[in-house]
Amino acid sequence: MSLTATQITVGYRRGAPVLRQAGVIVGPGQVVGLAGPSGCGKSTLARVLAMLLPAWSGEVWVDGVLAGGARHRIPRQLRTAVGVVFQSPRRSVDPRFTLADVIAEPLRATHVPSSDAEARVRELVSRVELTGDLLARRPHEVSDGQLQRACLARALALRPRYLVCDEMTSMLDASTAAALVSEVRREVSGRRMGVLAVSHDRELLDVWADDVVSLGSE
Ligand SMILES: Nc1ncnc2c1ncn2[C@@H]1O[C@H](COP(=O)(O)OP(=O)(O)OP(=O)(O)O)[C@@H](O)[C@H]1O
Repeated sequence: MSLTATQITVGYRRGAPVLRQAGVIVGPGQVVGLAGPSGCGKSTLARVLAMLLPAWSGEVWVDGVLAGGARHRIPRQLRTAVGVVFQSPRRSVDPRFTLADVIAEPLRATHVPSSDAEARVRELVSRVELTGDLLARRPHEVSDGQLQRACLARALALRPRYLVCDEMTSMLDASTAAALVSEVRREVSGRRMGVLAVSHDRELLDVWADDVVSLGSE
């Protein structure tokens, strides 16, 4: 069982790959840090693992199932097995949504009955320590830290087996960062979620990750 990328070659312009034959393996209950110099392709590999960017060659496997092709062609069950949180919460949400809508979105998209979805949203909100009064607000009415808490709640809504955190805490103050890392840790120890944590903050990775893979030095 693992979230595995093998021999990934991918880029954004034909003939100019950003990654050549790159790979990473994240096991259940494991936090793997992905480090490396700016521009080496950490976010690119994270997007491939989250099945948001199809590789030119190489393979992504989720617990032994090959995820092939473009995202919309990958079965939903496989896609929802991997959650993702990005660096900028503002760029990852629809500005017209309330925070409650943001968190409930994956539940609605997968047709979870509304009473179950409401209960799940309440549970997630308390886990990421958002207060109820914030739920009716839209992204421009809350802080980056509050919005990132909602983005983490959204990413955890469907209980993903793996979570890709791409610089999840780098825009946040220390206490919000610690709260989010601690919630992710709870999911790791509680139900053995596996995590790929991309960060340029080596100190954070040394504390948080079981293993750190350095992309630039491969
Ligand atoms: N959407 C895109 N279109 C074109 N080029 C891109 C795109 N995203 C990233 N790149 C390029 O791909 C390379 C790798 O970028 P990537 O964001 O994966 O690196 P990174 O290691 O995460 O960097 P950082 O630590 O600075 O966030 C860079 O040269 C970048 O300019």
